[in-house]
Amino acid sequence: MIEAWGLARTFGGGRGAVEAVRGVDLSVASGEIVGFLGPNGAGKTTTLRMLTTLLAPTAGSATVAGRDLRSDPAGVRRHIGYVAQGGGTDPSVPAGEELELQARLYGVADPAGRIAELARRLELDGKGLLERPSGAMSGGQRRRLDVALGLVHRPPLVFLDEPTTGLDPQSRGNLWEHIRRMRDRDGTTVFLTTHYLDEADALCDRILIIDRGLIVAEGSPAELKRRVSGDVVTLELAASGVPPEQVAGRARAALADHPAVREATVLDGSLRLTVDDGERTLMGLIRALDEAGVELAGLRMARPTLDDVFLTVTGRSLRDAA
Ligand SMILES: Nc1ncnc2c1ncn2[C@@H]1O[C@H](COP(=O)(O)OP(=O)(O)OP(=O)(O)O)[C@@H](O)[C@H]1O
Repeated sequence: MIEAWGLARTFGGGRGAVEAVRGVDLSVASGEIVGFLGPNGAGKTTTLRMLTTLLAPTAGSATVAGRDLRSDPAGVRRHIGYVAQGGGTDPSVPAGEELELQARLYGVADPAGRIAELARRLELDGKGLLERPSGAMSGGQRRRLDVALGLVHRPPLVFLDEPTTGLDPQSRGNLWEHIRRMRDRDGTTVFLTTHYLDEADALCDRILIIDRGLIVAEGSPAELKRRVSGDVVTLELAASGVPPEQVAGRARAALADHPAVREATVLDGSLRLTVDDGERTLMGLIRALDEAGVELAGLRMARPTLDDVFLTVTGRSLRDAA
């Protein structure tokens, strides 16, 4: 449904040039929900805007929904839906009118029938809701209206830019449900950007992680987490009057040669270890630290998360990188 080769975009020129996207190859199959995950400024929106023909690439090429991005942008536009960050509705215009306008714009046959169908599917059929201007709707209702607008012309592929940013947890869960149904019922392919790890984990069949304009990892959530094999142990170190980096350095030196430790990263005065069989190894690690005179203020052990994947691939936390 999407194939891209070396897609790149640089803004400006000379010394002030910003290489927002630096050569992205990607492939999205029909019926997949693919999440494009990365910290703020990683290049997610720029990639999305290129794939939806809103922004011309400075290099590379792509086919989107079977059409060539460069030679047939109008063809691409007819076959995709695009829901921008923050939506694109006029807050003073009734929701039903927005949908009608969109249906006319795309020459949809039986617009009234299509609008009723979408309103039912996206729970916009509550009493008087379609007569209400989007400015007077709740955040969740407004976002569902944005999605309905992107689906009016029955596109086989829909792009959602940060679909749940700003929504409360219940509305987020509800929107995830609608996105899944969209795929399950109509086979719609969904390409969405997010910087929420839980969203990517819960919703996406496959995840592409972008950092500084390059894709640094890809796979299903489970595959990505398997790349960080073992358990993640985070040791919070007691400061005891010594600079935290110094304590962390000492702790790292004490554990670096331990046979069960695969990787040790210092992060905000704590030491993060990837270890084999955490439960068995833990006592030995604590003993080694004790012998090195390192005091602990706390300790956590967890299965790897997508943030651990990001940290392993880039050496930074997804949250800190933002
Ligand atoms: N029109 C523009 N002119 C100059 N620089 C830009 C422009 N648009 C984006 N950038 C820069 O390109 C980089 C990538 O931005 P982009 O919006 O694609 O990131 P993002 O991953 O979508 O971030 P966010 O999660 O904050 O939306 C950033 O450094 C941004 O400042």
